[in-house]
Amino acid sequence: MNLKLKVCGMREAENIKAISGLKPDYLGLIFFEGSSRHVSGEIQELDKEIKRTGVFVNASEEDILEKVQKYALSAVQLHGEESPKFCKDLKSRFSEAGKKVEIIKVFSIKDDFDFQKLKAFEGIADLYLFDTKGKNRGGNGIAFNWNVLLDYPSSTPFFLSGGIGPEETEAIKELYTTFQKRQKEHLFYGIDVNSKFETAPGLKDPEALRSFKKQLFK
Ligand SMILES: O=C(O)c1ccccc1N[C@@H]1O[C@H](COP(=O)(O)O)[C@@H](O)[C@H]1O
Repeated sequence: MNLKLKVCGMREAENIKAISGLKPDYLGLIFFEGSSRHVSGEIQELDKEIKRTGVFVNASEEDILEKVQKYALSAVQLHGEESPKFCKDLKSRFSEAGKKVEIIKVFSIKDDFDFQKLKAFEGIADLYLFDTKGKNRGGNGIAFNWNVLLDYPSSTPFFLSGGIGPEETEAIKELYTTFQKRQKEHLFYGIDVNSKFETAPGLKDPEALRSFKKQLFK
């Protein structure tokens, strides 16, 4: 399957080294202070192929720009109520600063989802990420009903996220096959994993991820 892998919520040097060895496409650093996976210190250099992704919740433009510079971010995941205007202005700021930074806009899903909400972000966000609405801003470890994606109406590719763990491989394959049958697999961009691969907040299990990657990714 032609899917990207994003491993989110990393912060410990040794663990980052082990997970980087698996060559995920994206590695997420959470800059939201309310998270048990919050990053504040230095993060070592990564393989240039791995896109460092900063996760923000309603942060200011200045804060995001500062983190993009300090942590050499290639992508930002906006996990709050950031408006289309905010995303557009941020995109302009990146371009003025000569930076190529992907904008991943998150939508949290509970039971159902009104895809009309995406319209205002089309052509602004590079990617969407669908997570489960829960008691925390993210990292709830609960999957939403993926059937809401079956008639995905947008032309912006998305990451599937929210409570994805080792047990979800068959269901992911099934969803991918459905997208393939509808010739829409290019829109199913990737899988984002976090708490279901942890041994403690911020610490991922390299062996579990190795096996997951082997089953699902090229
Ligand atoms: O993980 C967190 O603590 C977190 C806090 C604030 C915003 C986002 C956060 N994590 C993101 O949540 C999703 C789903 O995680 P899970 O698989 O349900 O644990 C993922 O995109 C993380 O980037």
